[in-house]
Amino acid sequence: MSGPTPVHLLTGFLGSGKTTLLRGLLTDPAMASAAVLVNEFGEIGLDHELLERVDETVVLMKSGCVCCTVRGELADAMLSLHSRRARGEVPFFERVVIETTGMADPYPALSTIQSHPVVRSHYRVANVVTTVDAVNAPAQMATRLEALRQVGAADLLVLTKTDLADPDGAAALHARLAEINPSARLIEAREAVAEDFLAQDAERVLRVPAAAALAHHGAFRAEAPVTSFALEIETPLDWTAFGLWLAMLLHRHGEHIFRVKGILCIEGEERPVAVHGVQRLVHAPVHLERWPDGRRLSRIVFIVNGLDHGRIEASFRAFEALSQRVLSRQAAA
Ligand SMILES: Nc1nc2c(ncn2[C@@H]2O[C@H](COP(=O)(O)OP(=O)(O)OP(=O)(O)O)[C@@H](O)[C@H]2O)c(=O)[nH]1
Repeated sequence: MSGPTPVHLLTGFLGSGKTTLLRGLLTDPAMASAAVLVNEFGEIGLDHELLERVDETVVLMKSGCVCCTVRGELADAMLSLHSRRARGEVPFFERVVIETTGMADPYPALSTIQSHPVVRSHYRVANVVTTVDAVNAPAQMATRLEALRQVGAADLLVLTKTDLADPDGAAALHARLAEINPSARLIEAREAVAEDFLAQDAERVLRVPAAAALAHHGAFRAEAPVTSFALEIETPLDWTAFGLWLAMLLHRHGEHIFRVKGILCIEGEERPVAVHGVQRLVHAPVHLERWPDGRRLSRIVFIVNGLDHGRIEASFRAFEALSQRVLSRQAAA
């Protein structure tokens, strides 16, 4: 192919619907020849599994650092994809989508693509697409600078979860987004089609507002560090007990729980079940087609702000023990 390969940077705060949007768009023939780089924060990367497209053109980059998109690793992954395509070792791709971590400031990834001496000769930024969670974004943009920077960098803003949001808040959210980024196009996720995503701006200049220019949009506190941990559970879970525990946890601590994401092994279910929590919102569980790595166990990732990991794990273990007792009593009856 001639000329640098277009890159679409897909960003948006934790749990705002990046993977869901991308999974839908990848089924469109116009996106069939896209390679995907997923940069995920957390001990266990689950997003590539949740995308449900598994081949060599889906690459998971795990980020050890919550705030940055590992510049070196991104450049290495992009250059490796480029040379493997040239050698015919991966299916041909004519564009790349980079899904950033929900905590990422988009600037490091953009500047890597635009300034890295080798990367920029093979790739160019086509556009920045930012998902905005209609339920949680107002609070997130008020306290997290990353959320504002993601909105500020966008060419296209995709509003997700409008089906769950209070319609009375919609006008205020639209006005807020237009104030932060007046030049971005705004569409709703349920109307999004591949053409919206693929719209390109060949003359695109790097447009990420400086932190200082955004400061008046929120009241950013010196927050406790955002950290991640994971639970792996070998015993099949009782769905009712787990759902109750998760709902109680998010109800009590949702303000400090940015994300819960799990692939669960549920008692009596053959297939894995994906479960998602975002702040106080628990989403409907979804069955997945296959077990990651073929291993039948539950894996749950938590991304929290100033919450003690040990306390969450202890609370989960107490619930688990209780539900096991109930299950064995039911089996004995
Ligand atoms: N009802 C509803 N749920 C949505 C919508 N978009 C996303 N979700 C749900 O929101 C949850 C999180 O979606 P993801 O696509 O995993 O979000 P993400 O931005 O990729 O998450 P991270 O990678 O953890 O930052 C899932 O349960 C989705 O099904 C939407 O428009 N409406």
